[in-house]
Amino acid sequence: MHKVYITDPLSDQGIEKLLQADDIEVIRRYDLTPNQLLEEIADADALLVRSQTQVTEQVIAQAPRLKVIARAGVGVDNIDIPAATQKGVIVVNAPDGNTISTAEHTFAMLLSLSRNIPQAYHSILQGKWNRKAFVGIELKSKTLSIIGLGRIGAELAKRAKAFRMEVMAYDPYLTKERAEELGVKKASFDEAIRYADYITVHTPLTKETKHFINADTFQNMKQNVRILNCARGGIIDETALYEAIKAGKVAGAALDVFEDEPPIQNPLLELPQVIATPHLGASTIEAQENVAIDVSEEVIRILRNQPFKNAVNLPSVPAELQQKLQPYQELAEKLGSFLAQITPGAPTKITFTYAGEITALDIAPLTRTILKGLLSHSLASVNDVNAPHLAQQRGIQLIEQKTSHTHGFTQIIHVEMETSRGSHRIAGTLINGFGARITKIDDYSVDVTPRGNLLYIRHQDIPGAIGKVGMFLGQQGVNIATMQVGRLTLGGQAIMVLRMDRPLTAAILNEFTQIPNFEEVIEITL
Ligand SMILES: NC(=O)C1=CN([C@@H]2O[C@H](COP(=O)(O)OP(=O)(O)OC[C@H]3O[C@@H](n4cnc5c(N)ncnc54)[C@H](O)[C@@H]3O)[C@@H](O)[C@H]2O)C=CC1
Ligand SMILES: O=C(O)C(=O)COP(=O)(O)O
Repeated sequence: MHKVYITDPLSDQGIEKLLQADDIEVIRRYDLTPNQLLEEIADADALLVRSQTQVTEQVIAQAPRLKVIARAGVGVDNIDIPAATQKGVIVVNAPDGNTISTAEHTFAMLLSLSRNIPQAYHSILQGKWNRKAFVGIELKSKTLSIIGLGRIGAELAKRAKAFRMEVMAYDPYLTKERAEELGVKKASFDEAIRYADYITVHTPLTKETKHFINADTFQNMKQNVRILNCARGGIIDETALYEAIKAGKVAGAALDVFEDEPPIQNPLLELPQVIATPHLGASTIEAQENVAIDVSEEVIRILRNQPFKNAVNLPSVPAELQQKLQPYQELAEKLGSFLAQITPGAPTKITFTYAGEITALDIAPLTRTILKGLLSHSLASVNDVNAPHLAQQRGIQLIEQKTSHTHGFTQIIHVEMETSRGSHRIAGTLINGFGARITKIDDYSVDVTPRGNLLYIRHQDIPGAIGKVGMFLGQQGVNIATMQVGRLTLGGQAIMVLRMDRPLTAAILNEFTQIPNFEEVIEITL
């Protein structure tokens, strides 16, 4: 039974599939203190959160079974992604479900800010009828600068265009074609800041975007500019915003998000020019249902080892590619595993070479799988998520290449590993109707099914070597299922790869290595 913890409120309709799954137990715990969170989730296989739960390195370390952290929303800045990656925990989000909701909320804030609606409402509740104090401005013909023209930014642009605003956008990834399609002017950061009547930010909060809008930026803005932040607290420097409003440079600000949430004694909230909502961008019935459905489905797929889509710490692999690569996955992992078991020492360089039909595909996911197979023998808890990261941390050079030399096969995957103590190579293929095969070990041609208990023997090619192996294992009561012999020159070095019906004990293995002419005897488990 998989234990799925939900620690921020999610839509009941949205998590129906999770609740109905026979193999999943859903545990809901809200408003936990950091310490309670640590205690509660120790046996979690999956953790589902929104923006409130802080998924720190400590939280991740505390849940050794954790396989997936799912964010029912877009921003993942409350999750320690490097720590998750290091531990091989998949982080997924729901990038599409709350786009419209957040764009509409931003637009509501834009109108409210322009017409002083929250302030006027407050005033009328106090029994006043003050029409003069709340004279607003029109949106028509004003320039709106959107910093970050992604999903939400683009939807906002469409709405602003419908209100006949001039829209400018700064986004380093914005193409000319996309800007034209949306009818927005592609601007530099400086232009977007300098010419705007309204500036709204829609980037993620990253090291780069932290305090993107700061005291210097405010200096360059138009007098009476209006500022919106419905993305993340911290993209705008709150102290600088406060000063700019006080100085009369900024006429008003609309904030849905804060550097510290909830904002306690935040001086911005004391200014009449500031309107605010408590992080409500994604809070619509529709968006909450969408994101909860999306993450529930992802979590179910991940816990059942099925393909999934929206991993934040794993390059996304389109379903069609996943399907095409599927038959190669086992071969890839087994090649890595075999090679690691015959190559002693710490890896320094690994070269992955692909030949034949397979080169038409994006083979990066296979490289990750081979690497997982390789590293699993020296490191604990390696998976596709953390394998490249662990290799990089250990300074292992990774080279991925494609070639046309298939050596007569339809396709070949070839891996070479160099370590502090030498190097070995292995190659394998898929044979129609027969599945995975190891075709080469170093320069020796073989035909080995990479499965079960194997014995790899390096020996001198002398008469009687095969007989000795058969005799020895027979005396120990070990049955040989298959046997492959490979040699390069008569009387030179040779190898044998045997498949046995059961594993050897340490004592038998030790005795085996004492037999003269058997230079290396390694038991391989695949
Ligand atoms: N207030 C709320 O409740 C919600 C807030 N959000 C926030 O809104 C942000 C944006 O969401 P989406 O539009 O769905 O994400 P998105 O990923 O579709 O768009 C982000 C855009 O920012 C751009 N960007 C990244 N770095 C940039 C930089 N240094 N300068 C300029 N542009 C940059 C990217 O190129 C991308 O186009 C999220 O990261 C999240 O923090 C999202 C949903 C709800
Ligand atoms: O999706 C996002 O990035 C949001 O900020 C929404 O946050 P929430 O799920 O409403 O806590």
